[in-house]
Amino acid sequence: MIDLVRFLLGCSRRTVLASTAAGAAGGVAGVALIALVRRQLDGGAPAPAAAMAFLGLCVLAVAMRVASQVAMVRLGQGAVRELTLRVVRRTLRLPLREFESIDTAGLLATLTQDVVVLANALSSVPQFAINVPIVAASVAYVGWLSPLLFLCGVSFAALAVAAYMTLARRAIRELRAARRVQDRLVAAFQAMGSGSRELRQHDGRRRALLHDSLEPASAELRDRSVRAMATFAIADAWSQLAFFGFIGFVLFAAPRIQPIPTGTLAAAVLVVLYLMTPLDVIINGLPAMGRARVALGRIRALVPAMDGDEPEAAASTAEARPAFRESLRLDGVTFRYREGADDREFRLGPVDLELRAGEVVFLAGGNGSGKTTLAKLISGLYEPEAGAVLVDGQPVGDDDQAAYRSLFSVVFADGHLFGDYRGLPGAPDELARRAGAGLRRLELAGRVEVDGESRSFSTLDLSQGQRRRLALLGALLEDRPILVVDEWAANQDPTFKSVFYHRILHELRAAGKTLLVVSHDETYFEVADRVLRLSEGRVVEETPAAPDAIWPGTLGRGLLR
Ligand SMILES: Nc1ncnc2c1ncn2[C@@H]1O[C@H](COP(=O)(O)OP(=O)(O)OP(=O)(O)O)[C@@H](O)[C@H]1O
Repeated sequence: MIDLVRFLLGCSRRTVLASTAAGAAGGVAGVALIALVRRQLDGGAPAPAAAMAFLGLCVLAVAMRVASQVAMVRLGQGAVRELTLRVVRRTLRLPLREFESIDTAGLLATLTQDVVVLANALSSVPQFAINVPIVAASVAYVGWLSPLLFLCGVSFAALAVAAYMTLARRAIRELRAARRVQDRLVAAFQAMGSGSRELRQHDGRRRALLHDSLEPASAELRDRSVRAMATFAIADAWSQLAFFGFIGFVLFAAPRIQPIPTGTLAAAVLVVLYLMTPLDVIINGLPAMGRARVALGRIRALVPAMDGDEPEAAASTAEARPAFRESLRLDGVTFRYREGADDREFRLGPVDLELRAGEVVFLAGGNGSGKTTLAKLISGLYEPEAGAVLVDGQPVGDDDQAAYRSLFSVVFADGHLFGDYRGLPGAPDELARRAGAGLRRLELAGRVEVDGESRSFSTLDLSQGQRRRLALLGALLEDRPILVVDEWAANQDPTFKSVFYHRILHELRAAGKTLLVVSHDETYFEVADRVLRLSEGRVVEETPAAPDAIWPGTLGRGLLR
C-alpha cells in the first residue's frame, strides 16, 4: 500500500493534495453540519444566522465533494497513462530472451486491464485518506459523549472487521484465479485474429476455439468474478449488520446498562448515521483495492519497482556505435535455450567465426540447426552464455550492447513489417527520396508509394513476396554497416530471386555493406565471399567459387541512389 501511495504522489503530488484537501474540507463541513443540526434540535433559535450557516455548510460540503471527485478522476486517468507507459518502457527495454519468456497474452491483459484496475483503485486512495480520519474523529466524538457507547462501538467494529477480512481473503483468491483465466481469454482472442483465415476455412477448428477455449474460459471468468463479488457483498452485509446492531444497541440496550441522557443518545445515533457515507466509501472501495492487489502482483512481474523508472534515453545509440573497420569476431561463443526441467534444450557452440568488413557471408544449415539463433547472437539480440564478441579486436562489454546492436539491420523471416520509416536517421526529404528509389529498385513502385509528410508507405496490403521486399527496404533505410537477412528470398519469384542474389547483394557490397545472408538457396552460394554451415551446433566454413568470377567489377553505386 505504501508504494502505491508513493507511486500516486509521484504521478501528481498537486492533484493528490488538492483532492485530499477538498475531500477533507467537505468532510469537516459535514461534521459542522451535524453539530449545527444537533444544536438546532436541542432547542437552538431558528435565527437567520443559523439558517445562513446551514446553507453555507451545505453548499461547501457539496462543492468540495465535486472538486474532490474531479481531482480523483484526473488522478486516475493520469495514473493509467503513467502506469501504461512504465510497463511499456520496461517491456521495450527487456533483453529479447527475457521478452520471449513473457506470455504475450498476459502482457496484453496487463496493459489493457491491470493498469486500469490499479489506477482506478489508486484514484480512490485520497477518498480513503479523507474518510478514515472522519470515521476516527466521529468515533472519538462518540467516546467523548459516552465511554460505554465508545467501547461497544469499537467492539462491534472489531467484529465487523474480522468477519470482513476473512471473507475478503477468500474473495481475493477468486480474483487471482479469475485474472489467470483472463490471460487464457486474451490468448484465445489473439488466435481469433492471427488465425482468422484458418478458422473460416475449417469449421471444426472454429468450433473448437469457441466451445473448448472461449466459452469455458468466459464461463469460468464469470463464475469466479461473481463468487468474488458476492463474497465481498456478503462481507459488506456483515459490516452493515454490525452497524445496525450498534444503532440497536444504542437505542435499546445501552440505556438499560447505564442511564444515558436522550440528547447524548440522539447525538450518537446521528453520528453513526452520518458515518454511513464515509464507511460506505471505505467498504465499497475495498473490493477495488482487492482487485488492485491482484493487478499489482501482475504488473510487478513486469515492473518490479513501482518507482525508479528511468525514461527512454533521448540520444541515439548510433552515436556510440563502434567503428567496425576490419572485422567482427565471435570467440568460443555458446548459447542455449532452456526448455524447462527436462533435457530438451538446444545448444549452440562453441562458435568461432569472423565477418570481415565489406564481405558477403552466407550462413547455411538444416532446419533447426540454429541459423536464426546464431544471427540473433551475431546481431546482439541474444547475449552469449560464454565466449566473447570482438569488433576490430575490441571485446564488446555489457554496457556496449545497445551501441553494438546499432551496427546491424536485420530482416527476419517472420519479422514485423512497419508501415512507416519514422525514427530512421536522415533529413525527411532525403529519406523520402531514398525510399522512392528503393521502391523502384525492389520493383514495388506503382504498388506502394511514399508519403514523405507522414514518413509512411501508402499500403501494407501486399503479397508475401512484396511484404518481404518492403521489409528489406525498411532495413536498407536504416543505413547500418551490417545487413543480416534471414531466408529473405524464400518467397520471391525465380526472376527476382536472381535479381536479389546477383544484383542487389552485389550493389550493397559495392556500397560498402557487410552482408550476412541466412539461406537455403544452394544454387546461389557461388555469389558469397564465404559460406558458413551450421551443423550440430558448430560452424564449419565451406569454400565457394571465387565471387569475382561471378561479380565482374564493382558497380560502385549504392542501392538507394
Ligand atoms: N525462443 C526459443 N525458445 C526455445 N527454443 C527455441 C527458440 N527459438 C528456436 N528454438 C529452438 O532452437 C533450435 C534452432 O532454431 P533456429 O530457429 O535457430 O533454427 P534455424 O536453423 O534458423 O531453422 P530454420 O531453417 O527452420 O529457420 C530449434 O530446435 C528450435 O526449436
